[in-house]
Amino acid sequence: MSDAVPRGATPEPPAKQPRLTVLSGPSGVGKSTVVGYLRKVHPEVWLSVSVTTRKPRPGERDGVQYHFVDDDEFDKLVANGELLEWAEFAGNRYGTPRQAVMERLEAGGPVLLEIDLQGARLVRQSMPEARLVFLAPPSWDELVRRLTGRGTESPEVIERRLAVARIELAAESEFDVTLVNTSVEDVARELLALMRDC
Ligand SMILES: Nc1ncnc2c1ncn2[C@@H]1O[C@H](COP(=O)(O)OP(=O)(O)OP(=O)(O)O)[C@@H](O)[C@H]1O
Ligand SMILES: Nc1nc2c(ncn2[C@@H]2O[C@H](COP(=O)(O)O)[C@@H](O)[C@H]2O)c(=O)[nH]1
Repeated sequence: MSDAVPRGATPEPPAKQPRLTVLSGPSGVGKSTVVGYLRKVHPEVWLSVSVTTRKPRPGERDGVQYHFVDDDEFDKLVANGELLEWAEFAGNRYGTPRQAVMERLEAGGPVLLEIDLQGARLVRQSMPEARLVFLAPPSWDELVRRLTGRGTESPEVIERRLAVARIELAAESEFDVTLVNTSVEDVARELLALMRDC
């Protein structure tokens, strides 16, 4: 059968590819805050829940912010190829469960990952069609204020995360888009528009 469009008929627009959007940026810039706000306003936004060896912070629940696992469990996930990507970040390991993401993409739904720079680079290699979004702070001082003000990390861990932040900020040009987190509402709106533009 011919695929030609009959004369006079309006051609169908090409089917849009389900898009994988990766949100990265230095620790404390506000990634979780932006994603949390976005999902409150748009509960249909699908976010991958990562696996981590980090201990839960007060208020964090297993299966909600993260799947919290021990080192042995994480080793098994890696060995069994169950992680789409994983990285060590400031002394803990974090990874994206492969199956849930692939099922969602195969079902035609957009996917959002909130992961670090190393993970973003791995996703770029394995899924070059992914859109990489960098969340930047309005200034270095504001980043330090936010990370310190969150009050969830010891001074040593804050120093460690800020050292990584300098490396992450230097990698901004590797990303497709930069959003500056001055206003949570504005950034959430811009991120949603990017996710829908696929
Ligand atoms: N636009 C903003 N203006 C002022 N404060 C903000 C803004 N966005 C986030 N914050 C605050 O900054 C702190 C860090 O935010 P958040 O925990 O979301 O960062 P993160 O990027 O997810 O960090 P991490 O990578 O360490 O998990 C929080 O206390 C949050 O309330
Ligand atoms: N490479 C990955 N990085 C991840 C993943 N999930 C979260 N993260 C990133 O880790 C740091 C620290 O997170 P925190 O919750 O301890 O503050 C931050 O940059 C997250 O985006 C993942 O699955 N893979």
